[in-house]
Amino acid sequence: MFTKHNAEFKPKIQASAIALGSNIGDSLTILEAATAELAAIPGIQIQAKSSWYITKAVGPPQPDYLNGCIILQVELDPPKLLEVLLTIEQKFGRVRQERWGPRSLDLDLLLYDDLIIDTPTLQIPHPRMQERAFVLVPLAEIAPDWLEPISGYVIRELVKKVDCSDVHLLKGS
Ligand SMILES: Nc1ncnc2c1ncn2[C@@H]1O[C@H](COP(=O)(O)OP(=O)(O)OP(=O)(O)O)[C@@H](O)[C@H]1O
Ligand SMILES: Nc1nc2c(c(=O)[nH]1)N=C(CO)CN2
Repeated sequence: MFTKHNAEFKPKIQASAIALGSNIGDSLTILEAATAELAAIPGIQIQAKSSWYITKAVGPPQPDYLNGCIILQVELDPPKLLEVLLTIEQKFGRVRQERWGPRSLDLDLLLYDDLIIDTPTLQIPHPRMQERAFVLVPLAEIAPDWLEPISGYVIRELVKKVDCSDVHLLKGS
């Protein structure tokens, strides 16, 4: 049997965009701590971090959210990265209740390089990112030229198509 002894496996490093949101508890502390948790995971580096934005909740009536986005350099494949995000959500007390209901931490995998993935448990690009000002405003701050591969538009073009009046910069963030 042929065995390769000298081949060092070097996983490819890819860029991935993540959306963060919180509207229960001390949201600023939760979002900063979740970002630090991600940065501490082997195979993940934070390349860019947006400001935080106070945003009116989309969905059932509930308190305003704090939202932001980060760009990661990852050596993990998309399912593994999603698993990491779900584990961190649980660590910060996320309890899944009603759809689009309030939560202490929501982490969405928005983009992974230029990949399109459509499986029952993972869709990339995130299927609702194009319509969400609370995602597009922070993402446009750090990745205006990233092409959303389904629409064929870059983020700075997508953000112009949505109403951003309910998204306000958290001063000092
Ligand atoms: N790109 C993605 N990012 C995060 N979760 C995803 C993605 N694609 C599919 N999922 C699935 O969605 C589930 C998360 O659903 P969740 O309860 O967070 O939805 P939501 O935040 O209420 O709504 P929305 O998806 O519209 O933000 C995960 O368990 C995961 O399997
Ligand atoms: N403004 C805002 N609204 C939301 C958000 C969010 O992060 N920000 N997340 C939701 C669940 O995915 C539902 N509604």
